[in-house]
Amino acid sequence: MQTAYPVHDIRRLEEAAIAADPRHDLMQAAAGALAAVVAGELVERRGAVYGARVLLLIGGGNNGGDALFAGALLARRGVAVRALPVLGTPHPAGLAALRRAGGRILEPLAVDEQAETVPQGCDLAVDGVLGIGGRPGLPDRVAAVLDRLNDLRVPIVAVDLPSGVDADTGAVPGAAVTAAVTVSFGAAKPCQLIEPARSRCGRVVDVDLGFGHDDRLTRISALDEDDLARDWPYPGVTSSKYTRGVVGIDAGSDSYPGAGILAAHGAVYAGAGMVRFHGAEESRRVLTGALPNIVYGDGRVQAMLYGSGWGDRPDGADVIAHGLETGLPAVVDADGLQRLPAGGLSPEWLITPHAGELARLLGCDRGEVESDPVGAAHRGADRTHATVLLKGATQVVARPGRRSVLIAVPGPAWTAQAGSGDVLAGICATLLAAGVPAARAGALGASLQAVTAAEFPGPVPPHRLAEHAATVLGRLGQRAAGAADREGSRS
Ligand SMILES: NC(=O)C1=CN([C@@H]2O[C@H](COP(=O)(O)OP(=O)(O)OC[C@H]3O[C@@H](n4cnc5c(N)ncnc54)[C@H](OP(=O)(O)O)[C@@H]3O)[C@@H](O)[C@H]2O)[C@@H](O)CC1
Ligand SMILES: [K+]
Repeated sequence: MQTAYPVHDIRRLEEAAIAADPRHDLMQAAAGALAAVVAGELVERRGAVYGARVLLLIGGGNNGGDALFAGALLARRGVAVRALPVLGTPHPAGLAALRRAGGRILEPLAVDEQAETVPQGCDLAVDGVLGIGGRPGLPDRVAAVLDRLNDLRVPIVAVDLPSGVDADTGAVPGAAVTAAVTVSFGAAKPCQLIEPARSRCGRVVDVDLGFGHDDRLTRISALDEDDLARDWPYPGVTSSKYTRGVVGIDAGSDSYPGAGILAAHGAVYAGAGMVRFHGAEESRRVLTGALPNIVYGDGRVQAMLYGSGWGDRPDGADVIAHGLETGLPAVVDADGLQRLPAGGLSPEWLITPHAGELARLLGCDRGEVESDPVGAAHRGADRTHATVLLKGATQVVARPGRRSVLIAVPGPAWTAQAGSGDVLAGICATLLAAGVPAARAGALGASLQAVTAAEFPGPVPPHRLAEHAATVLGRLGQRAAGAADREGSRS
């Protein structure tokens, strides 16, 4: 699990670290780590540090200061370092250090000439334009320099974060750096975990600056495959179909029978103890042949799924309202999302909108949701009083009244297809039925789907993906058992 903090919390951590040890010079520590990463890249890419040519892009804040001090260290190792001030007034002490070490400061040129300043034969560029003090987007003259570097195929090492991205939301609304490597100081920023900024970071090197922890911080925690393997509710030797969980599925309609079938596939292959299908007649006919283990009619269930493929079902709102009265946890997906009770749901319920559906719930534009998925998921949770799994390039789980969020393991773009959401809803309902709390169920379900999809080289229909999830779970279960054994033999 990797945890990022919003910029205002990183500033608090920074202040606390300085107060705890005023003699610890954070900028020198950052610059030393940055120089070491750049040196490693130079060795990797051209065999040696000595004799390399490095261009520093310098902004007017401490991000540029980091780059200048790192440049000074590199110059002392025989690197030809040139600094190009592109924004504001460069850090004075950093400039002086670079000059003393033999680096050159290029004249900030006129707007249309700046791109020409990029020297031919440059081995690597360091992006010290903007860090956590930056607003998203870069002026045209900086974008022109980046285009030139791109044309010359010069790799960029970003200082703290790629300049131009929105550090807190992960949005990339204008020109921004695309880094080969990002050297991130003190704590991870949300842009390292949220698309599209995440893809701009390249390889991320986290540099420990001795920041402490604080329970008041907002945490943006991204699951990895180890978390998925460890936290999945595998059955034990004493498990029964009831401890594994009985999932009730009320999904599909005569117009959209496939949604019910796909949701049932998701539930069965994610390991439900039993699946009880309450959906449309049309779905039942196919399901009986495809999954003969499904049962029909009323009876005990431990979690419900409502809404996938309902279309304009007239009694949908009543079905959800009745479900809420039972006190059982549930997933509400797709068409069910337009039929939520005015009084809201419960945090034990998981709603699974994509950006368009959440925008409709919030009465805003889809673009607003996509440009700040974490903020939008929070608003969705507060508005509906339910736990929200916002689907998309970055899948975010938010709980009502809480600022911290979970982010699922990222998956390949191929999962964005009709039917994926139905399968995912079935997987999540299975987790609820097994007793997993709603937030974890959303994050684990979305992660399982992503990890499964990553095992296919190209497009795969959602029902095949659901089937393969069972194989992935088997492998993850063995890995978790192995990790637990190793842990046990150590203690
Ligand atoms: N946190 C830590 O523990 C540590 C932090 N450290 C480092 O400090 C960095 C943060 O430094 P920082 O606060 O000086 O801000 P930074 O991002 O350099 O730039 C702000 C300047 O840019 C300007 N500006 C902003 N947006 C703009 C735009 N779109 N277009 C044009 N201009 C824009 C803005 O000017 P304004 O326009 O607001 O007057 C201001 O002058 C951090 O990322 C890390 O690298 C390490 O040294 C040690 C440990
Ligand atoms: K930067």
